[in-house]
Amino acid sequence: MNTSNALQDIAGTIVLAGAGKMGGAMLTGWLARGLDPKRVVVIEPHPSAGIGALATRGVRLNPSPDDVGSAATLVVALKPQMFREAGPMLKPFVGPSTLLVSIMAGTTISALQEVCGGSVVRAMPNTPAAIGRGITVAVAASNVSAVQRAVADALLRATGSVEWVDDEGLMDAVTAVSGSGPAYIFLLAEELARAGVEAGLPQELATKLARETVAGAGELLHRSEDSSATLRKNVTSPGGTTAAALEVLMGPDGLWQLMIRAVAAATKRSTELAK
Ligand SMILES: NC(=O)C1=CN([C@@H]2O[C@H](COP(=O)(O)OP(=O)(O)OC[C@H]3O[C@@H](n4cnc5c(N)ncnc54)[C@H](O)[C@@H]3O)[C@@H](O)[C@H]2O)C=CC1
Ligand SMILES: O=C(O)[C@@H]1CCC=N1
Repeated sequence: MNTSNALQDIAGTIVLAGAGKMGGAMLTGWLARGLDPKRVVVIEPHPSAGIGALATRGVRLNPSPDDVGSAATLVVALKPQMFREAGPMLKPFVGPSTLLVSIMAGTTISALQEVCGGSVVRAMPNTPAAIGRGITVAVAASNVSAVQRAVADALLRATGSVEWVDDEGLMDAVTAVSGSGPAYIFLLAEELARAGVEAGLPQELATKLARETVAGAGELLHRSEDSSATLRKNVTSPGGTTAAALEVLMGPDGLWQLMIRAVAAATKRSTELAK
């Protein structure tokens, strides 16, 4: 699918509920890829200066639902906890043929259908969406039409790549791996810097080395056709410094065991958010 054409071809009004970090990143991606701002309605009680400024380009900010009517597409980017209270207020935007795209962690298709109705696509993006390098996993309810699915795909693809799954049961683990995953990598940069300071480096230098190493390794992984295991082996000289470090990281109580526990904890939390 040609994304820029697809976004320009999408018909009807798009209502975005919640223009915080993720909703704002998605809106930026849509407008950058040619979506007509006049077709966008944003419901956001605390708009950032950047979101507020979009009014000059024709985005409608917090209009009365009566003036909007039912949307062709409603994208819900509220916190899951907010949705319980705010969800019913979104009902005026949902008609019989409205596509509802939710990016809320843990909020199930059936909960979305119960509160708002519509044809639901549940999706899980991640924050690299802000630079067009996100990855989103999406699952469609059985009443989502092929056209609606293409609309959802175009909107989600505006911030990076998209994987569709058929099994909603995968979404909690998806959230734990790619939704939350960027935080694990940023923590790695923080802890690598702290370990550098422990090893005697000045704070500023350690921070710069850790940041550039994580960013450079990520970029190499992105551009290379090699697997992450091959790229790791390329760094590791037999009997060298990397092998000594990897013996710790890959040993008992190493990164694998920690990652298993971290991903299990995030997966469990995602299932709890559904309740
Ligand atoms: N931050 C992340 O890394 C990711 C977040 N998500 C999901 O995206 C959703 C939003 O998360 P963030 O953007 O991080 O949160 P955020 O707090 O930055 O954005 C939520 C926005 O909703 C607004 N809001 C509050 N009440 C509202 C109402 N009644 N109507 C309309 N808007 C209202 C808030 O003012 C805020 O700007 C969450 O459900 C989260 O699970 C999904 C993937 C990644
Ligand atoms: O922490 C959270 O609940 C959200 C979902 C994935 C990333 N942030």
